[in-house]
Amino acid sequence: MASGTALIYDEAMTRHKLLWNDPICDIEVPERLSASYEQLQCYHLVERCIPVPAREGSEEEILLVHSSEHLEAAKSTQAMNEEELKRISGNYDSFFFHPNTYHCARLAVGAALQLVDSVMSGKVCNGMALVRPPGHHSQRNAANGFCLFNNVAIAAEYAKLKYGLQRILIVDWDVHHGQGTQYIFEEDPSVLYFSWHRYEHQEFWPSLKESDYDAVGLGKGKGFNINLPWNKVGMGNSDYLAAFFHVLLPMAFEFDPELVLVSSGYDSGIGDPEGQMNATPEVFAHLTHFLMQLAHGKLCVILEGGYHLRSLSESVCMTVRTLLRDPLPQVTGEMAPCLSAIESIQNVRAAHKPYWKWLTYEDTSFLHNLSTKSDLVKTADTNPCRDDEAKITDSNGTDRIERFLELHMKNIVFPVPPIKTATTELKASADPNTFPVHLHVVKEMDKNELEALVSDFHADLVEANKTLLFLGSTLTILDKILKKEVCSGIAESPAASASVAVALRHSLHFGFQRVLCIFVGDTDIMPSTEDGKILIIHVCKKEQTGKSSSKHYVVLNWKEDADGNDFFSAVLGFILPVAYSYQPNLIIIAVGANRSLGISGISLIIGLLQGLAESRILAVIEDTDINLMQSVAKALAGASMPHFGVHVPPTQEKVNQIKKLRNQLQQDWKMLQCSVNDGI
Ligand SMILES: CC(O)(O)CCCCCNCCCN
Ligand SMILES: [Zn+2]
Repeated sequence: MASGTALIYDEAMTRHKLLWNDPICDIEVPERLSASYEQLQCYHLVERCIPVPAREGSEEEILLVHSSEHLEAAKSTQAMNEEELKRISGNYDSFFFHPNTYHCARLAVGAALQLVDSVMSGKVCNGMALVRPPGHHSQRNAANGFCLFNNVAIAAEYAKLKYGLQRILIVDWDVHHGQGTQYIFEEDPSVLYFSWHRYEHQEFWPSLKESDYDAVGLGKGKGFNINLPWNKVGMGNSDYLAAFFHVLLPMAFEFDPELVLVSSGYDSGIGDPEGQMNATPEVFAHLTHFLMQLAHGKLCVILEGGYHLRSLSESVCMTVRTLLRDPLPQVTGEMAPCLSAIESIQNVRAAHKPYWKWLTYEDTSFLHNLSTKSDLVKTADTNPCRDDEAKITDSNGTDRIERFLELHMKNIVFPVPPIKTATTELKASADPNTFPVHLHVVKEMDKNELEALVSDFHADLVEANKTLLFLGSTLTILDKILKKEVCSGIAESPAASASVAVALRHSLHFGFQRVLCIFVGDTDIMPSTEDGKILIIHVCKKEQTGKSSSKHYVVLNWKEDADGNDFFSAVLGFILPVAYSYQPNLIIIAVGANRSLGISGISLIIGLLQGLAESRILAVIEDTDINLMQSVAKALAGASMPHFGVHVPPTQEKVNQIKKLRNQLQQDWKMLQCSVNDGI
């Protein structure tokens, strides 16, 4: 399993610059690249990456996407004087040429291809390329929106050709619609393109009808183009996370890509003059983390936009830190998407319903059927999504943004230690090569220390001291996590329920305010959760007699489908949104007897929840299936997810159960909201 993160940066790409006065293009400055790189150095992140040199993309590689006319026109600009450069620039919407532009654009293409080669060859697991000029607006025959060659589109075509890939996901989180990329792949089912973008009912540039949610792709490509328009500014962290939980991730997991490319624009971040959004840098760590659970972690992040230098730089650093598998900082802000975001999410889900199995089973309907979309345009009020925060991003607020970000980044807690997983004597740990990840083996707590710990406030939970012994490994590991000596840990236990009960009480006694416990399998002990300090999600086979779900105790009846993993939609559409709404300080994943989930379902939960609680996860495993232990160890150690095997959609009755729970709990856990029809 490959490891390591590539970083591609070449100072030569700073030599493309605007030579005349143009208020539209003057934000695309060389300092975007140098400031980002300097911030990476400042956080000592450059030295932790594997440096990979840029190279010039060849003409042949550029012709994978662009016409020879476009290539020749671009090439001819190298010898032009300023007046000629200005004239040819006028042929395009929002583009400027400099004598170095052509060379820089070839380096940007080559950097993207170098990144693809580094990942596909296994030299690294993932990486980031800091490039300019950007690419996602450029089209077969035209430069557009600061873009000359479509770096990411060429990278996708290159990967298909050289590595025979058949499923590539492009995630475009830049705040502008990458119409160039859409045009290039709209009939191509081998490339799934997802873009969210400021739209304001077609008011915002490039103001295209085909940027709306109903542009789902053409011909064989239908269903493989996903547009999520933001019809208001001021979108924040919870809106972006909801878009991933309820739109992108279910489709991405069903698509099961072999490689993930990110058109990584940070103008969707707070303070950006173009985006006017409110999402803060740490949200990009979470978005990156989710994408690392796909394609065995093969992820290439390629820079697009981002025009507020400090916001851009901090977001770039958050991305690289996550690629390096550092634990994620807690995401800030109220976990509740705004109404406009939910409307857009609902509409894009409805538009894609005919093309995706997981959606076919979900209950989704258009907010307004297409004929009345014009009403939406009339009713569009231009107020930002959240008035209060939006003030931070008013135009003359640049210095206020600096101050805001200065303070915000100071308050961000970077978890220590970097992901380290502890375990006590696991049967299998004797054989290191069965545990492909480094496990930090800790010695058991000694008996009298244990007795002291247990007797003073767990006595009621522990019968005769026969149960005392197995408590040891759970409490030993938990203590290491609570004391931040390790990030996560695995404890074996012959009675998961009892271990979990003691671990929960111990954590609260230690002072944790919110502990999320996901219990898979049958259990009888369920500690009281009424004070909200514990949230239990109990995944079990059979109906729990007399236990109906409530805000802090959710019962999920799930018997996994025999021939495949149908648990995706429960994790992505339910467990993840509830967990992010709750914002736990500690997560306990317990696997009891007769677990009703496959190993991949359990690994998926761990992999996706690892962004929470600063990656503090305690796994308590009763089922000593060696494959389970191995998968849990890999997931906890941040190794990328195992292959999930065939993806089967859940049965209608399972979906109905999720829908019922979502309706019951979406007022409490607002990240569950994905449609306005349910009378929010
Ligand atoms: C890579 C990127 O998506 O960030 C480029 C954005 C270009 C914005 C052009 N604005 C033109 C406004 C015309 N009234
Ligand atoms: Zn942009």
